[in-house]
Amino acid sequence: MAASIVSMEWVAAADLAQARPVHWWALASGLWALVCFALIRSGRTRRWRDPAFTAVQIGAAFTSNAAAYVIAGQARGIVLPLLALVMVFGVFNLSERQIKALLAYSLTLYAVAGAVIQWGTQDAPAPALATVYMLAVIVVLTSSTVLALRIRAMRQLLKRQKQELASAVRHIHALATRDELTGLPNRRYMQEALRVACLSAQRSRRPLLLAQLDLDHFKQINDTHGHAVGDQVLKAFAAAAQKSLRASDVLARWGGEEFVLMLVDTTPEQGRRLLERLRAAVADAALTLEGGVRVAVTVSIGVALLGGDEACGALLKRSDDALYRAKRLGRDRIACAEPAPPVCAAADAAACA
Ligand SMILES: Nc1nc2c(ncn2[C@@H]2O[C@H](COP(=O)(O)OP(=O)(O)OP(=O)(O)O)[C@@H](O)[C@H]2O)c(=O)[nH]1
Repeated sequence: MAASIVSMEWVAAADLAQARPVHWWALASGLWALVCFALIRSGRTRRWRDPAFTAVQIGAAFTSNAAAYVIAGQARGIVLPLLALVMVFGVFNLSERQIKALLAYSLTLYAVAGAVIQWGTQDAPAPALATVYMLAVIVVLTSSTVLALRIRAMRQLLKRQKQELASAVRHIHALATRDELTGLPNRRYMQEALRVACLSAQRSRRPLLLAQLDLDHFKQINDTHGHAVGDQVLKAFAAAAQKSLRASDVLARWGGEEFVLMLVDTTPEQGRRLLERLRAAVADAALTLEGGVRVAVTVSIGVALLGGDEACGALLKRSDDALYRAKRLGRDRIACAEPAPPVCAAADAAACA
């Protein structure tokens, strides 16, 4: 807009157009630009569907341009290159329908402007030149509209591809971190979550419990009812177990019929109560599967409390040892791991002295 005003004032100063209408036009166009600037910068338009009210601004720019075309006298040719720019500003915010509507509006506007010049002014160009001007207006407007539509379509395509890429990344992340059968976090996810949780628990000196859960005689379930029913049992167990957990607890499928449960900020007493509830719930309620098949399942659990300086791998090993003790003692029970040995006991005693 500033470029148009400077150009038009230059034209008036060079006596190529009448000064008075050019000054009024410059004042009106300048005021409109200031109003738009103030509205947008003040944040008043932030809640509008299009805070830059692009369609209105472009419509106004076409109107101002057509008025300049009428009053620019012998210099009216300078208006045409500026016309090419107007539509391009709308590429990012306008819909296809709005772009087409603006093309229709601007063509009508220039038809009216051409008629006003021809029949309402004294400096009308020769009919041949007027026709050339009109043709130039039509070419400039339609080609800038086609360009705007093309850029818009490319932008839409890029936006769609970006969304598809984001959804593919989410899907890949889910595949990499979730167990497909049960929907639980998988072993890879749990290993990382456990590493972070161990460091955090040791830094904050808050208790962290790790439990390993293994369905008892699962092979028999598979052998008796078939692998598909075995799968359903795993899914039903995962869903039932999750119901008795808090949001901060993480239950993961470790592999086969083995699960690992991480209980953050949980004392051994609290953990023991929770695990006992879970064990009893599994034992008491035979899992009802799709098709009404009822399968009785029990679970053995080994649980360990993280030691002050214990490594994650050592914690896993102790809970695993406890699980095998639970199995050896007759299954369907919880076994607690021996406390973590103090750091000095694991290292060279002489070096710790
Ligand atoms: N249906 C199904 N079975 C699985 C899956 N992963 C492992 N299994 C089966 O789980 C069974 C595990 O058998 P075992 O390791 O002998 O353990 P178990 O029969 O539960 O015996 P205990 O653990 O000693 O009580 C095997 O038959 C595996 O084929 C799975 O994703 N789906």
